[in-house]
Amino acid sequence: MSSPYAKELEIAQLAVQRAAILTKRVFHEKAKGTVSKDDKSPVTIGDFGAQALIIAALKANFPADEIVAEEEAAQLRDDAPLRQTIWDLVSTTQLSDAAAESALGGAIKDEDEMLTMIDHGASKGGAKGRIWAIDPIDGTKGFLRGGQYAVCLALMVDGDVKVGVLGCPNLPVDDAAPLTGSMESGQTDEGKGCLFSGVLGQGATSRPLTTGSLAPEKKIAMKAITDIAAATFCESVEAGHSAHGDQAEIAKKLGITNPSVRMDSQAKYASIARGAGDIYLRLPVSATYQEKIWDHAAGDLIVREAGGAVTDIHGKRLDFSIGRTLANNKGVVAAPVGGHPQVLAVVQEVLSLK
Ligand SMILES: Nc1ncnc2c1ncn2[C@@H]1O[C@H](COP(=O)(O)O)[C@@H](OP(=O)(O)O)[C@H]1O
Ligand SMILES: [Mg+2]
Ligand SMILES: [Mg+2]
Ligand SMILES: [Mg+2]
Repeated sequence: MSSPYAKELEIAQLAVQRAAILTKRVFHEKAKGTVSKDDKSPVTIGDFGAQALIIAALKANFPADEIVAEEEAAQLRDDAPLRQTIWDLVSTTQLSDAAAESALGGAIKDEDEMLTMIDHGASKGGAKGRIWAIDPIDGTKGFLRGGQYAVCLALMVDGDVKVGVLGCPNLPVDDAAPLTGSMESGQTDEGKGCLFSGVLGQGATSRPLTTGSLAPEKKIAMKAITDIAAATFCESVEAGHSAHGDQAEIAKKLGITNPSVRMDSQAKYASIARGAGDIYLRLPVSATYQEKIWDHAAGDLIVREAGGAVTDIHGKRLDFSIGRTLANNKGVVAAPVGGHPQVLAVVQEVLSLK
């Protein structure tokens, strides 16, 4: 008998791998087609195209499942040139392996169907049933500057994350490679591109990202912390996404002297899960911002399955069961299980929560 969620894992990995072909094409071949969303954050033709391809694969394989995805098609409905550019990409992006491509259920028919697919991601989320969370490009700002970004997909069942997949085209294949925040644009893709997965109770893995069938996988595990002062911690590049000042103070109180590694996207979760870094801190900058479930679902599971603990600043597990946002949580503190209590204590001391 196959393990629980074997099919979901297989389809999710292939869908992320196919979407990453599209995002890499956008990066290398095209003007990125950046447009501004209502909240002034950037979105590119890559975000829309990747979301359409992932949702098409999910709809073909799991038609009854709900989907929470970051982007919506409204802007494309009244912008024919933008829509056409995305369609050109979506209609010509395939896995190079015919069996893998056919497992994803075949091509999207036309532009209209592409818009419909994108809008299938409008579920409100919640605590009941099977719901996928998609971030087609997480770290859009990193993507645009040639830094880290991630194609993110997770399956929640009754509010609990069961399967998580992160495609990180710009992370080194080598799990042991030293952690650096940015990859200069213009560098080659050689040695880069990693697909991370986790299934609840089954551990976490990494494998090279390919353009066809899945490459062989390796188990990954966080580094056990023996001396927290020797830890490496990761944080967002964007100062508007987490509180760099508080994070620096926490690191200092923990005796950490290594400079923080700043990288965009859930590549931070993947990097600590594979033991390339140790701690990920995302302390709130604003009292009102609610973290989005698609920015955390896959990374949360992969880190926990690799031997980590992930909580908010109050020490609560991230709660994916209340809708499209983590409305019951504030910030993120991720560290190896053994070191997490010590890190959390200092987080709370610095934020005056105790
Ligand atoms: N004020 C804020 N606080 C925290 N996260 C924010 C934020 N504004 C936007 N974000 C989220 O930060 C994500 C990127 O995280 P990071 O800084 O770790 O790369 C963005 O994802 P997208 O790039 O998918 O839009 C966006 O959802
Ligand atoms: Mg965005
Ligand atoms: Mg995101
Ligand atoms: Mg995004």
